[in-house]
Amino acid sequence: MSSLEEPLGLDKLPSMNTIDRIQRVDNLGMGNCWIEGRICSTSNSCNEDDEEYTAETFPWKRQTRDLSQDKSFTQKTVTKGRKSMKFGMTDDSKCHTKDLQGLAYKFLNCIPKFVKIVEVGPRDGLQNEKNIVPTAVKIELIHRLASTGLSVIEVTSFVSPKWVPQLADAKDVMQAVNNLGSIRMPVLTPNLKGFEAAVAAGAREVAVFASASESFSKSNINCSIEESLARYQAVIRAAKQLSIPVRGWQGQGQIPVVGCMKVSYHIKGPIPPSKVAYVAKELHDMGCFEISLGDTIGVGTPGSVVPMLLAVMAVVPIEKLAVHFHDTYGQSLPNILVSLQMGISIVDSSVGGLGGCPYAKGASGNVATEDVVYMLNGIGVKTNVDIGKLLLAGDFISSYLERPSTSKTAIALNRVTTHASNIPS
Ligand SMILES: CC(C)(COP(=O)([O-])OP(=O)([O-])OC[C@H]1O[C@@H](n2cnc3c(N)ncnc32)[C@H](O)[C@@H]1OP(=O)([O-])[O-])[C@@H](O)C(=O)NCCC(=O)NCCSC(=O)C[C@@](C)(O)CC(=O)[O-]
Repeated sequence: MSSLEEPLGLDKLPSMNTIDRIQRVDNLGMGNCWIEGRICSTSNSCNEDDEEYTAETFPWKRQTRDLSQDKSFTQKTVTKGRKSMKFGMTDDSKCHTKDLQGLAYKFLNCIPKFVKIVEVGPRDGLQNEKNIVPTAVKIELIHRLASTGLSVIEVTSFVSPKWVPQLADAKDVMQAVNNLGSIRMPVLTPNLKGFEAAVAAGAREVAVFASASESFSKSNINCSIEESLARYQAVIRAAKQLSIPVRGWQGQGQIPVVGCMKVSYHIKGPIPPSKVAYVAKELHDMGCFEISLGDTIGVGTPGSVVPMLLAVMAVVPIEKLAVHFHDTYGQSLPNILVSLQMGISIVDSSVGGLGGCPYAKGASGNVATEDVVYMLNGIGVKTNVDIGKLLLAGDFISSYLERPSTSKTAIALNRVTTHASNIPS
């Protein structure tokens, strides 16, 4: 990979003793004011005449307080062209190398060394397509995804074809991909009928999906939360008899915390984290080996993810929890990062950012697998996923759908390919 294609990681950061803080004032009327880094001398004091501006940002040090009001703050303004930069430093901030290193590692050290990615594109991604994708294209996509190193791929749903006609070919898809060796391929089964059909088609792992929102449960699976839990008890009992693992889905986990009223009429008011925890615990107690917490319409932010995870982690072991974010407000990556910092090591994502739930108005695509892998590579977390092959799988389905991928990484790297033809194929 060329340097353009590689994520800027921790190892690429300048040494900590070069970090200082600059408060930059944008004179172009944008009203922006933020703290960024620049090179200062290694003697722990900044050379205020040094106008070299590196434009590197250090998010963990970002501040918005008005430093000019701080007595210990000295500042100087430098004018460069049409812009002026105000910069300075506090007496207590003279590049405390150890403190800064400690701070960086405090944020990144708690992140698991390996993250398991659950690819949901062929199921969650394609269930929402307006035009039904041919079975052969789905099968080809699954094969391409399997070649990337992904260890779990959700391949389809055994749901009512009247409800989700896009996945009416579940049996054919399942039968065609049964030979993919050790890759786990869970399929969604909302009831015993779906479970039996999945097993007959060769499924070795199933997933059930409950909601913490009464109204979403009704619109998605036509029953109340309690009725769904009772249904799943039957599915899980049947699965146990056949030694089939069951993954538990919990949709709508964080929706209520922010802005639900404007995005969906069927979600009435906030759902407290305790309700999410209740449903997660029920699924866990029934025997689900993994519980994926889904922000189905993607309105959550780290501010709502943290309390939700804290509530769930109190009742379900953290190693059994996965997170599932949609990117409606561009919050998926920060939500994933904060989840990892809390110890989560399983992340759902969808190639090319495909997806959305047909029964959750306003739900946009999932976080793109390419973007997740790129970020994880950048912070040194292993996934065993080959990003080059992943990009090719994303290109394949985007070309078929005749629309560009929503993955920022795919867009950026495709630009690199177009301009420099240097992505390995
Ligand atoms: C649950 C039901 C079936 C209830 O639907 P219902 O209409 O209440 O059920 P029913 O028992 O009255 O059956 C109605 C008809 O469907 C048939 N049927 C019944 N079950 C099945 C089955 N398993 N497979 C095939 N057919 C089935 C059944 O045989 C009958 O056929 P008919 O007699 O009219 O010809 C329906 O509501 C349904 O299929 N819902 C699926 C909705 C769905 O797939 N939503 C998307 C997945 S959730 C999601 O994407 C969110 C998630 C997980 O990704 C997390 C996140 O994003 O945050």
